[in-house]
Amino acid sequence: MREANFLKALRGKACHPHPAWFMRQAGRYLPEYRAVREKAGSFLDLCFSSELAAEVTLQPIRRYDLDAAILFADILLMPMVLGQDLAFEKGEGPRLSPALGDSTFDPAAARNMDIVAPVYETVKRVRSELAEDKALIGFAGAPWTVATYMIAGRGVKDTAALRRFAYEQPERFAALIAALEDVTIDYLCGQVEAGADALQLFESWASGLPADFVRQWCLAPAARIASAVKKRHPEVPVIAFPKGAGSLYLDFAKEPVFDGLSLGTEVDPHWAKENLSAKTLQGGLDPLLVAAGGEEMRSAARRLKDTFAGTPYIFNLGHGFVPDTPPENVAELVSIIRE
Ligand SMILES: Cc1c2[nH]c(c1CCC(=O)O)Cc1[nH]c(c(CCC(=O)O)c1C)Cc1[nH]c(c(CCC(=O)O)c1C)Cc1[nH]c(c(C)c1CCC(=O)O)C2
Repeated sequence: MREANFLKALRGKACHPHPAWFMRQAGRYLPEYRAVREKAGSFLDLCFSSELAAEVTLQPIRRYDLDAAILFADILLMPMVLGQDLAFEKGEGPRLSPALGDSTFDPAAARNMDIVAPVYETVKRVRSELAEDKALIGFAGAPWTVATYMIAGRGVKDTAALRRFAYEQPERFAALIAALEDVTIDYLCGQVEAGADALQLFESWASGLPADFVRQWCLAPAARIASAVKKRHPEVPVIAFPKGAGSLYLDFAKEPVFDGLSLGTEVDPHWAKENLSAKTLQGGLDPLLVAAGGEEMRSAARRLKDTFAGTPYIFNLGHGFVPDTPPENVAELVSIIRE
């Protein structure tokens, strides 16, 4: 069995060239994704159709020969498991109802894990079609990030109202985070049992928070989830992505249960290399450089490669591709990574 370079890097081995995958590698910038998405109907229909979700998971691997596929699903499936209705309205982003912030909705009352059974089927299908030297990444949202959507009932521009909810209703907030931890542990174990080779926890909203809040409500829940999953599956590597955590990345780097740390666009790669090298590092390239393309993209990608040369770095972005990214820019980026 040939182990994927992506997994070797997560176990601490420097690879040349750096293994690469991209956040939102399956998505609207790809014409073949848009075609399948149209056939599926809604975005959620696509997430719950194992056959079509497996197809879009594999599309970027076929087109760019990347080192890892990421399961096609969404972090907002966990609120559905906890009993909220989810809808994506065109151009408006996600809507979750009832929103916790303005209802008495109890997230511990009506749990239904059966909703995500099709996702495990997607994992099985993808793993059976993927070459053995390619890895399949499973994922979930970290509890705080998922909670932000559950409390507001939609995406927000900042977390002011959500922190206020946490401070004004601490018991409800703690119960929400605990309920999310519970279902996320089950969900990630289900993905591993179906064939996921590694896991990533997306904490997209670690920015703008007090340090103690990050330690208590971002780091600790993510670490408890990773430990519980590793208790059942000791071999599975886990990457944390505390986007916008700033100097608190240092705390994540000290947490033994994480194997990798994904860097947001704002993290200085040199600082990361000096200070976070206890972990395999991943990411950091501004996705807008790939939307723009040209010399700015080429030179930034080469600098990132050079900074992490000789370390177990995994090439990726600091956040997901934007929908109007030209696919040919992605092809050029991949050829630079492989130079
Ligand atoms: C916050 C968050 C979400 N979802 C996710 C996050 C964490 C990462 C981040 O910060 O971006 C994670 C996610 N969402 C999706 C994936 C699949 C794998 C991949 O990255 O290719 C992953 C890993 C598909 C998706 N999830 C979504 C799309 C676009 C859906 C479409 O086809 O219209 C995709 C491909 C929808 C989504 N999903 C979410 C929002 C706010 C939206 C709407 C915004 C938008 O339209 O871009 C929640």
